Amino acid sequence: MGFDCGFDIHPRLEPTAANKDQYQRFLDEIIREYGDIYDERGRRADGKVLSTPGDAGASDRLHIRFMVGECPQLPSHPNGCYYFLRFSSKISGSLTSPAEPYIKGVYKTAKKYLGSRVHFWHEMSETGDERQFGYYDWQTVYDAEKELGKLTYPADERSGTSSLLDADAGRSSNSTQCLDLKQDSSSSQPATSSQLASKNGKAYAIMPVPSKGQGVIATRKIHKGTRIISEAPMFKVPRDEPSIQAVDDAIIRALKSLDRDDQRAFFSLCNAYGKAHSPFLGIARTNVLPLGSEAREGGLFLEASRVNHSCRHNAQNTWNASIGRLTIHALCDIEEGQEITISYLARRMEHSERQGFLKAKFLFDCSCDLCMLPPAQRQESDLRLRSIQSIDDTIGTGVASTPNTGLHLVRAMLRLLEEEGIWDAGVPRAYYDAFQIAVMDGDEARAKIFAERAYAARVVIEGDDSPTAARLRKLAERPSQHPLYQVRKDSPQEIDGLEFDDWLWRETNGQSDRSS
Ligand SMILES: C[S@@+](CC[C@H](N)C(=O)[O-])C[C@H]1O[C@@H](n2cnc3c(N)ncnc32)[C@H](O)[C@@H]1O
Repeated sequence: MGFDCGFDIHPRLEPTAANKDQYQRFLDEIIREYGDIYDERGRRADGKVLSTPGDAGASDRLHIRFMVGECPQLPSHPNGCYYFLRFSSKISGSLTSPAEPYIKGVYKTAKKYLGSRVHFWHEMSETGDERQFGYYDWQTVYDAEKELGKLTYPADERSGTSSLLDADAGRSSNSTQCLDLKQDSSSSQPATSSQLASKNGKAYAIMPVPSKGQGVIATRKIHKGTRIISEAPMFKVPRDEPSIQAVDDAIIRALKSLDRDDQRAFFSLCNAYGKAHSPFLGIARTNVLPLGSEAREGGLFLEASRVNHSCRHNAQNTWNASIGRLTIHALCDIEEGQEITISYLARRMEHSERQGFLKAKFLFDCSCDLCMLPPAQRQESDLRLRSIQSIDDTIGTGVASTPNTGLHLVRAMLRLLEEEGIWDAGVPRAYYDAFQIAVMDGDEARAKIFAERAYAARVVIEGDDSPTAARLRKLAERPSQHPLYQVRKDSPQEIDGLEFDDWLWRETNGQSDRSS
């Protein structure tokens, strides 16, 4: 939790010539006022407060961003004035507190140029308490951001060198044309994520998410199993290295080998640790993603590292060694406008353990759907998670006394995973457990089906080019290739006449089949 602070523009600034002119004056003053301000509590390592499209290496041409708190932002060009609905940030907490004076300062300037349509939130708070509310719901604000992402500005068409912040860029152009112009695909200017979303077919945009800094939002419906992100690491960082100095040195070495744009991009990543570490280590610890469960290195990514956490995540990150890239796949259908989330947890954890882990390692209090369940439902969820863990342990240690018991446990675990809304790697792992039980029992018919299911579930979360998926495909074709395979004991004819699922899981009318 925490308090937000901000102002809304209502009614919206229609993109008339007069409004655009006024908006440009507003921008000019913001840049004059804040362009040379440095704040050591800010988000950038060099402390510079304003991030503008004119900055070399700027990855966002659509916004002027204040690199404090949750990075409140404004459309960087007068043609985008209609989409300027809100300027805000969370302001409580060590990472977000520096934002408040800037928001108040920008509010004053906005009031000066945009007048009575500028409303600081406390003017709208009916209750008088510290929770403040804007004119718009967040969905309207996100929708406006999305629409802004579809706009192109005159500078995009002209050359790869002009800055959007040229005072003349907006004024000298034919404004009615500008709104309709599509971006020149040969432009050498970097595009924002949202521009790329439409240009390169990406299904997401990186944008501010309340109380989380930046995040990744679906810009269209994404179907289960879709590869949303496939990204090579900017560089790798040692994991489990006890010497902080050694990690710092490794990052500095890696940074030196990057060009200036990539170095700046690194420093624009979130640093949850503030002054607790050097900026190198702080950024790395906040953003590094594992390159495989056994890997001794993690990777830093410009886009994948922007994906926030949810304990009920809708996407899965995996290191795909076959293509040397980190992939993020949709675990379920994700609707347009929904945030794409992964899990930062190293294993399944109950509520209080999750909260403690996320606070200690990533310095935030998780308020995802699962963590916000009413206490009774949260207890039920914890109970299911405990049961899943206990079954997993039992199967993992080979304690299941017979193949029947083993399969029944796996089936129970799959049901619990489904009830809990978990579609992650636990699903293919469970099918693989069932496969192993069948293989060790010489049961080729069931082994084949379980391997097929493990393969299909693995493809959803990793794609069919992952090494694990490839191995499962081979096992599904010939289960007997597995080293644990034994000569079969029961004949496939035994399946005749039985319900398929009951046969598969060795259950008859819900009772154990005790034939073996
Ligand atoms: C890898 S970064 C994710 C991207 C980041 N939000 C940004 O602005 O670039 C991890 C940091 O994001 C924030 N974060 C991630 N998930 C969050 C969540 N569910 N709630 C609040 N903050 C979150 C925390 O500050 C965390 O340390």
